[in-house]
Amino acid sequence: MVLTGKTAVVTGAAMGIGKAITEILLQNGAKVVLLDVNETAAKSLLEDLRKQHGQDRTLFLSCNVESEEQIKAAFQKTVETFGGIDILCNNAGILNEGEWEKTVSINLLGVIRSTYASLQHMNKLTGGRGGVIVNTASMAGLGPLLSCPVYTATKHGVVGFTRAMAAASAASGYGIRYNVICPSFVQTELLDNITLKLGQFSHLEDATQQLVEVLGILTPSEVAQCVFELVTDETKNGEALMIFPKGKQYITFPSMQ
Ligand SMILES: NC(=O)c1ccc[n+]([C@@H]2O[C@H](COP(=O)([O-])OP(=O)(O)OC[C@H]3O[C@@H](n4cnc5c(N)ncnc54)[C@H](O)[C@@H]3O)[C@@H](O)[C@H]2O)c1
Ligand SMILES: CCCCC[C@H](O)CC\C=C/C=C/C=C/[C@@H](O)[C@@H](O)CCCC(=O)O
Repeated sequence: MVLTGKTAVVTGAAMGIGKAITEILLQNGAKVVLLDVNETAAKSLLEDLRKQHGQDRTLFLSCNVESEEQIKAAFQKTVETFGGIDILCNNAGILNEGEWEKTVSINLLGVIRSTYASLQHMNKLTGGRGGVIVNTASMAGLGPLLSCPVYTATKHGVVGFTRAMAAASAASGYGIRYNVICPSFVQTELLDNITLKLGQFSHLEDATQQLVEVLGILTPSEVAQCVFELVTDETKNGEALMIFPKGKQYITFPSMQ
């Protein structure tokens, strides 16, 4: 996929990995709609991006992925402004084992809400142009992270949902590719105040810290480069790409046949 002239929507775009995804898509010619709840960070980023890429290739819309209504409104505004949606990066996510229902609502249900709301605009069977969706899971979506069981569950859910949507799309003729990234630790604010975020499992912070020492820390840009690969390589559908500082690996799952 050539990105020039394409329209992308990125959730959780104001900071961290979402900001890096936004930047690499803009650098490669796409128009990008930034969705986030952090208006201050988003508007500051938007000002910088417009200085670099011009006034007419970006749009920020305040959108909480916990709200189907806000997601649908954001997608409608995107289509009205840029004519359609070609790329969707469902990236918004939190770590909060104390408020675990909120974690589920954002990390898993938010991805489902956004994916389903995008269908009416992207699905070739309903007048869409087709395209690609890349969801942000985690290495914790491939194996259990003992200090955050609910976060782990949400990310396992994102991996499974993405792979099922990829198969459904291929079988139905939607013309949409679905892929998921599974990064290890990335230097963003998600890793701040970890003790508080682990809630009843904060006593296991040291075990997780040992994992950080083993795996190392990625930069958001390294992760965004992998998203770019999944967006542009039109052979990729149903892929789970594990990303860690020493490299990356496309995951092979057990065959059920
Ligand atoms: N940082 C890591 O170690 C790491 C590793 C693997 C995967 N991830 C995943 O990457 C994604 C991005 O996280 P990050 O590390 O960049 O963290 P971050 O906190 O820097 O950025 C998250 C962004 O999402 C936004 N957001 C939060 N809740 C939202 C909501 N309800 N609706 C819309 N936007 C919302 C925040 O405002 C923020 O801009 C998350 O899904 C996270 O689980 C992070
Ligand atoms: C508390 C920080 C949470 C950060 C969550 C981010 O999504 C980053 C997750 C990064 C790495 C996750 C690793 C998961 C590993 C599992 O596969 C587990 O099986 C590894 C077990 C290792 C061990 O037992 O030593």
